Amino acid sequence: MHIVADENIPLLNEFFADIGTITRVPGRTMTAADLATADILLVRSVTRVDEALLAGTPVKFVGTATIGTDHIDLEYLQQAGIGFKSAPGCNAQAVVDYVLSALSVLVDERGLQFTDLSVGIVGVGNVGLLLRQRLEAMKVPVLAVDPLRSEEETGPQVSLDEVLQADVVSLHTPLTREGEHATYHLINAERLAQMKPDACLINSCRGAVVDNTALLAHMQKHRDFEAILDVWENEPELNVDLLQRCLLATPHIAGYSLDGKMRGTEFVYQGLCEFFGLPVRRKLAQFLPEPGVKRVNFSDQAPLHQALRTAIRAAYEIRVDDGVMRSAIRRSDNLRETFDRLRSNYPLRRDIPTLRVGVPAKCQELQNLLTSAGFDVRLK
Ligand SMILES: NC(=O)c1ccc[n+]([C@@H]2O[C@H](COP(=O)([O-])OP(=O)(O)OC[C@H]3O[C@@H](n4cnc5c(N)ncnc54)[C@H](O)[C@@H]3O)[C@@H](O)[C@H]2O)c1
Ligand SMILES: O=C(O)[C@H](O)[C@H](O)COP(=O)(O)O
Repeated sequence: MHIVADENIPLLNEFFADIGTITRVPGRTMTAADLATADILLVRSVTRVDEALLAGTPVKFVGTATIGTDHIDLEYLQQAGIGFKSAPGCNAQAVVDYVLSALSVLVDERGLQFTDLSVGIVGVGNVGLLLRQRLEAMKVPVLAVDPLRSEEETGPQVSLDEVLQADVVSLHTPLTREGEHATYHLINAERLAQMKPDACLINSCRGAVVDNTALLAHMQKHRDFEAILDVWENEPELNVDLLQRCLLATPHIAGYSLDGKMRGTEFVYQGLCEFFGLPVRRKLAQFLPEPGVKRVNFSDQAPLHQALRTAIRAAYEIRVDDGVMRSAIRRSDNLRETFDRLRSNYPLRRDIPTLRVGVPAKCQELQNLLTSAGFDVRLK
């Protein structure tokens, strides 16, 4: 079989070499001509997969190694009888790590503890639910809404209006443009006006869930309002004025842990094997580096919440990604290229549960706190 794949999908050879011949192409600029002899198409989020790309090609199966599917015309695939697999939940842990690191910067900046802030979660699916579990285990008050899921699945819910009253509002919905609960511009000028004047909005789902023009206008008016953005309307373009107003800004890398990216490839491989009736011969564990890549050790003197912030930012330091992005954008004469280059050259990062933390055996409270944030705690 002939497999055409986005060149930024990791472990292509490891998972797919014995299934077919692999041709790697840049995902952003892929065209129907690239698929003239393709049986299988493997993409990430930057390729629009629709009739214009697929009609007249021999493609029988499409896999996207991502959580989001808004770049795929699912209705067309179904009508055309083309098999499909995405990677639900593959990088949920990485996005949660991103939000925890963002919150740790926010509490430092405001001289607070995690437990001083209430966090509103919009969308309680794989990411939102894991975030809720981590925050509640850390004793952070959570307000959540997800009109498409029951409270049995999500835990207690309140209305969106109530969620918008939280100190921090973190968005975890897909981007949808139709239906009663469409999320396109879910956060618009009216909803921003409902939020506290010194609230913080975190968007790590899809850029267009927030009206970026309205957000910039809101922040120009309310100087204490803060935003932490990983995703932008019209990526790979972005509004540089908005970036400059953000507390933290990153180039759509919240889900970019090594674990999350590789897991995305594995999920697609499993779906492809099922579709073509092939045996599943490869497992991610064969290719992932050993856990315990970093170690943080705490003495019994470490103040609890400071220790937690240190551990989170040892696992993932969002300020580094923010600094790299700001300086690259400042020097850039081509924003689109710069944005994509930051993403394809993204450095290795591991999920929090792969980080071993040494804690003195007598510090029960610290052990509990670090475990609640997802760390692999070892007593010493
Ligand atoms: N920045 C990144 O790197 C990154 C990484 C992973 C995922 N994402 C994005 O985050 C989104 C969420 O990921 P997930 O794994 O949790 O997806 P998911 O499908 O598991 O959960 C999304 C949840 O949002 C809910 N929802 C839909 N419309 C809503 C609305 N109007 N109001 C409130 N809730 C609504 C759904 O019912 C669902 O429970 C993905 O669709 C993807 O676009 C971004
Ligand atoms: O939907 C997802 O899984 C994420 O947004 C993913 O991290 C996007 O990464 P990309 O496919 O653009 O490399």
